[in-house]
Amino acid sequence: MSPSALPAARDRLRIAIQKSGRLSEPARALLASCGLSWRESRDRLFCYGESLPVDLLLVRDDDIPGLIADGVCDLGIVGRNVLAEQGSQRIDDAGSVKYREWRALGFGACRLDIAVPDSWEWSGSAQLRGKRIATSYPALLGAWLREQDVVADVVPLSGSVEIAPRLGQADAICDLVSSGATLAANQLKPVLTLLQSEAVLAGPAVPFVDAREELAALLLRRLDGVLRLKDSKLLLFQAQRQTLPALLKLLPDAEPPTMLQVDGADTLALQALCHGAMTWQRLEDLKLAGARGLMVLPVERMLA
Ligand SMILES: Nc1ncnc2c1ncn2[C@@H]1O[C@H](COP(=O)(O)OP(=O)(O)OP(=O)(O)O)[C@@H](O)[C@H]1O
Ligand SMILES: O=P(O)(O)OC[C@H]1O[C@H](OP(=O)(O)OP(=O)(O)O)[C@H](O)[C@@H]1O
Ligand SMILES: [Mg+2]
Repeated sequence: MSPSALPAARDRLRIAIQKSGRLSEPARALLASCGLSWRESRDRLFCYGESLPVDLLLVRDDDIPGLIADGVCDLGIVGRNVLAEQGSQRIDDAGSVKYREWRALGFGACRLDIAVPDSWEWSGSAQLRGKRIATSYPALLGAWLREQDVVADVVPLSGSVEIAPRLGQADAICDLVSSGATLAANQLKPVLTLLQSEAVLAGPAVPFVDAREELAALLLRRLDGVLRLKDSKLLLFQAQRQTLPALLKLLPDAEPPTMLQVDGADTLALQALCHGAMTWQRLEDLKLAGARGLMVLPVERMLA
C-alpha cells in the first residue's frame, strides 16, 4: 500500500503519536514492547504495521485529539493536558466529549501550574482578579477562573510563556512545569496546580463496531501487562515457615507468593511478583527477617 493512500477499510487500527518531541520515543517504545512493529515509510509520517494490523501516524501532538474525534485515527498517545485543553471543542450531538482517556501511561509527567513573580506575596486565587495571565492553555485556564469566580485577562501564547511577565505582556502565567527550572530561570514561582498530567492512550468514547474492537482489546491486554510489569520483579527466596508472617509484612507490594515445601516441613521455597522497587535495603531487611538465597529476577512479559 502506498503511504499516501491511507486505507478507508476499518479492519486495521490506526494510532497517532507525536512525530518528534518529548512523547515520540517513549510512545514508540511502549507500543513496540506490546509486540508491534512497523515498516518505515520514506516520508516517515505513516508506518505500516507488520506484526499486527496496527499502523502509526506521526503528527503534531496538538492534532491528535482532533484526529481521534474526527475518526481519522482510532487511538492516540498524547499528554492529558492537550486532551483536556481541546475537550470543549470536540463535543458530539449529545454534548459529550468524543474521546476519552483509555489508560495513563506513566511517562511525560508534568503539571499545569499558575506561576507568579517571585516578588509577589501569594495570598490565593482572588489575587489574580483583573490581572493578565499568559498561557498556551486558554480553555483550561478560562474554565478554572470561572470556577473560582475570578475575572482576569487571559493572554493566549503558543510558546515561551514564562518570559511574558518580564516582557510586560502579562502579570502571571499558566503553563506546564516539570522540574521548575524554566520558572526559576524567569524569576517565577508556582502557586497553584490546575492539572496533573502524563502521557495517556486516548480513544473514542464509544466502542468500535468492526474488527478494530478486537484489535483494540488485544492491544489493551498487552498494554496492561506491560504497564503492570513496570518496576516489577520476581523475588525468589527460601525461609523457615515460622518467619513467613514477618517476611510478608515486608512485601506489601507483592502478589500472593507461590510456596513449595523443601527439605522437611519447615523450609519453604517462595516466589513472589513484587511491584515496587527492590532496593538493596529491602533485600537486607528481608534477610534480617529470615529470608535466605534471595534472588531478584526481571519479568519480561505477563498475560493475566
Ligand atoms: N517539561 C516537561 N516535562 C515533562 N513533560 C512535559 C514537559 N513539557 C511538556 N511535557 C509533556 O510532553 C508533551 C509534549 O511536549 P513537547 O514539548 O514535545 O510538545 P510540542 O512542542 O507541543 O510538540 P509538537 O511539535 O508535537 O506540537 C506535552 O504536551 C506534555 O504532556
Ligand atoms: O519545569 P521545566 O522542567 O523547566 O519544564 C517546563 C518547560 O517545559 C516545556 O517547554 P519545552 O522545553 O518543551 O519548550 P516549548 O514549550 O517551547 O516547546 C514547558 O512549556 C515549560 O516551558
Ligand atoms: Mg504541540
